[in-house]
Amino acid sequence: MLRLISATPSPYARKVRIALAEKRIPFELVTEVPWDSTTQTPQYNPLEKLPVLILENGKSIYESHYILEFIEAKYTDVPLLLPKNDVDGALFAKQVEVVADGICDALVLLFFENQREDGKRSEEWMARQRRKVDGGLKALADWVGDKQFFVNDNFGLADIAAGSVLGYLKVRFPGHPWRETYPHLARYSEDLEGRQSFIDTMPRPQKISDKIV
Ligand SMILES: N[C@@H](CCC(=O)N[C@@H](CS(=O)(=O)O)C(=O)NCC(=O)O)C(=O)O
Repeated sequence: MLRLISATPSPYARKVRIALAEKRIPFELVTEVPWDSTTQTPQYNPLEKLPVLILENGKSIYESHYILEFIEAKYTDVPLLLPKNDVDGALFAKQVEVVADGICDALVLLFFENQREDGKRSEEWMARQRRKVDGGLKALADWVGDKQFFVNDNFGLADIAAGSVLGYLKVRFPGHPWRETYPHLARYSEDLEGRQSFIDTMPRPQKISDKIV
């Protein structure tokens, strides 16, 4: 059986968990803290990051966007890039994933910069990351408008990526005003959180034991 190394708050791992659930692919969930010395990630990923998808033959697949590409190519029953002949739609969905993942990257950098001791946090660095988050959210809001899904009125890759980062914001940055700023995006996110694959993968904080920064 497939095994997925995941972490409870991870928006990247949530993308993969949602895709596997939507495609009804059975897998074993292995939950851990990638920031602690106990992590398994170095055994499977030279970049020492999760998510990691471990195949039945022991091969490991990593980087969430690549894992989703792998799953989409190998498990074609429930396509997440719809409709199959819409190249521009598929490319746009991947662009939405680029922006969603980029917002996640900036949020992770912000989260750990905030963990630095007083006097050691760089305000310039945090302002730079906040700009990326805000610029990315504006792009997502502009693109989704008042639609239910990003591409062709079908749930797919773009919604998995955008839904995951919006869910991560709620858990890690509950004070961020994105829902007031973008009410359509807030409604879009609430609608997605009603899907069973989202309900079953709600992010939760994790306790990090090791000193990271
Ligand atoms: N680009 C990667 C990012 C994955 C990532 O940063 N994962 C974090 C965990 S989480 O932020 O998603 O919770 C990690 O393993 N970090 C450990 C490390 O960077 O050493 C992806 O899309 O999979």
